[in-house]
Amino acid sequence: MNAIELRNLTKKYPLFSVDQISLDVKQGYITGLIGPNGVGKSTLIKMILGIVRPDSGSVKILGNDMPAHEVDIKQRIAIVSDDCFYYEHLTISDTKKMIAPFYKKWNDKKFNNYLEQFELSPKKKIADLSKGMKIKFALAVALSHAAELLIMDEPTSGLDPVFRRELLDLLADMMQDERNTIIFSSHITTDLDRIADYITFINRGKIVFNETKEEVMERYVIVKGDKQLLDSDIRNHFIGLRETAVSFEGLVDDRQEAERLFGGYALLEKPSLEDIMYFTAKGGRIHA
Ligand SMILES: Nc1ncnc2c1ncn2[C@@H]1O[C@H](COP(=O)(O)OP(=O)(O)OP(=O)(O)O)[C@@H](O)[C@H]1O
Repeated sequence: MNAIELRNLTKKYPLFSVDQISLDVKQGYITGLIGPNGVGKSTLIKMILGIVRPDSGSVKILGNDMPAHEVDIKQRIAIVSDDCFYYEHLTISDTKKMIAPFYKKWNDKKFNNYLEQFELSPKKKIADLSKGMKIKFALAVALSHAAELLIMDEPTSGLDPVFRRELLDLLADMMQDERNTIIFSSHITTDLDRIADYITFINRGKIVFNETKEEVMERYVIVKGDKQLLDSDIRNHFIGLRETAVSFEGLVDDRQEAERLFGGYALLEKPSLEDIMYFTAKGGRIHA
């Protein structure tokens, strides 16, 4: 079962487009959405949530079509982002009073416990919250209405390392219920290395891959060696290459092919998600 199904989702801005994206986000897992700056991650998330209207294509969330079933869907999902969707002049406490009645499964006791745990004063105005505090507040709201699908846009970027770890633990807790799903966009790929089951890589408005983290790690390989090994034929096998006067380092998306080409003559290493993102952005090739 898929928590989110996107079909041919397209949005054209004057200088950028998200182009015909089709994507299944598996229910019961954490999916990490990665990609360099400005490749369309937020646009994609905003289209999923109905904040940005797609030019064409369809969005299904928890089995229901958006935007036709938006009100029902919004009961069951939560968004965590530092893009604040609340009234800046209200306090946390007033904001809670305004939003809680909307949710059928709202749990006030849980909400107050999270405020305490996250050290958020109910008297603080939304406008006075730091980026990290906004994330914490959005997370307290998300966890207090029993959301089955948590959509997080760059949730860790404004957070200190201590709370980042705490957040990852909270997410792991939420995943104890196997119906729950999280989609999590981040530049901080080490966070995703730690908790994501699936990785969706988006580059220049297109999906590069959507696979389990294990599949990604098995397929891709970093090759390091002497520059003399490179000729134009060999270069074509690389998604991205970094060269010095004497050596090279590059990413190949077929480990067996790399072993056949370089076996014994170059060093083959397991890449990190950051390596995959870096070389893909550098190489600019779409490799499926
Ligand atoms: N309302 C808009 N009008 C015109 N262009 C837009 C609009 N919103 C976003 N864009 C453009 O779309 C592109 C993708 O932006 P988006 O915010 O989706 O990227 P992103 O992958 O989330 O980036 P980042 O990681 O830096 O947050 C950018 O070039 C941005 O300038």
